[in-house]
Amino acid sequence: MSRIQATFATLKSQGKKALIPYITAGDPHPKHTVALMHALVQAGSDIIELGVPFSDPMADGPVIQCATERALAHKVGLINVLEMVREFRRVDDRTPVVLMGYANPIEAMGQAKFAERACAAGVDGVLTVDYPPEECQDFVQLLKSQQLDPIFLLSPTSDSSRVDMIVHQAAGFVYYVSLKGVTGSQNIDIAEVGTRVKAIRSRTDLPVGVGFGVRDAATAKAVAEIADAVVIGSRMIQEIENSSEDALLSNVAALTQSMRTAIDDAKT
Ligand SMILES: O=P(O)(O)OC[C@@H](O)[C@@H](O)c1c[nH]c2ccccc12
Repeated sequence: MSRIQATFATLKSQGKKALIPYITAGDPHPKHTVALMHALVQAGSDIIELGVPFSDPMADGPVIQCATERALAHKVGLINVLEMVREFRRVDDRTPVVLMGYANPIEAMGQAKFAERACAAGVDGVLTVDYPPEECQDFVQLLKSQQLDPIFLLSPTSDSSRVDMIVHQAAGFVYYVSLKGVTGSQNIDIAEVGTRVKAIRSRTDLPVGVGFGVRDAATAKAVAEIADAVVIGSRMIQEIENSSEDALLSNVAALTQSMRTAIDDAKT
């Protein structure tokens, strides 16, 4: 059983939903990333989505674009991110880490080499925004051969045949993007998301996570009532951006705890 599967199985047996914070590796400075990951776990996160900085992050809104720029200013690339995961794993052998990123850095390293190195570093899942699921069967096989779960995005525009094609390749969980737009958007329509998540569930047994537009505790709670996992990105990044170095870990922990409490309050 993969770490991601084990995490969802444990949560299910406890009647709980997963909290998945997103942070960009190397933001605000590479020296903070591993400490931030541990702080996120201690404050109640179940899985960490770790962004690989890339110069052209086309699915990201301004908040995460700026985080990417801060990380790139410190020259953080894929190799450094894998090193951070390796360091995190020396202390935490339980919490799954999903790498979120774009195809280009993976292509530069080579898909096979990437899969090997990611597995060796202790990565659990890989979400690549711009590999179309129709065209990445080989990559999916490479990931699976290294016990890495391919995480795919489903969106409001995915029709049922596309959902079927994607869940067939996916492992660990699937990520439903709550709205048409970029990360950090607002105005998530909970009723609409609920309908879509139900439709996805009727086609797969994989857990369904929901992200894009979860910025406050009330929304996190509402999403936890309809999905298996709640992803929180831009709001986390804003907390990082607005914190002094001294308050960084405690502020991020406080935000995480408030989201954890809200998610545990959800009626499921
Ligand atoms: O920032 P938001 O609106 O909370 O959405 C989550 C998101 O940030 C995170 O999962 C993510 C960051 N970059 C992405 C690119 C594509 C899909 C997902 C992501």
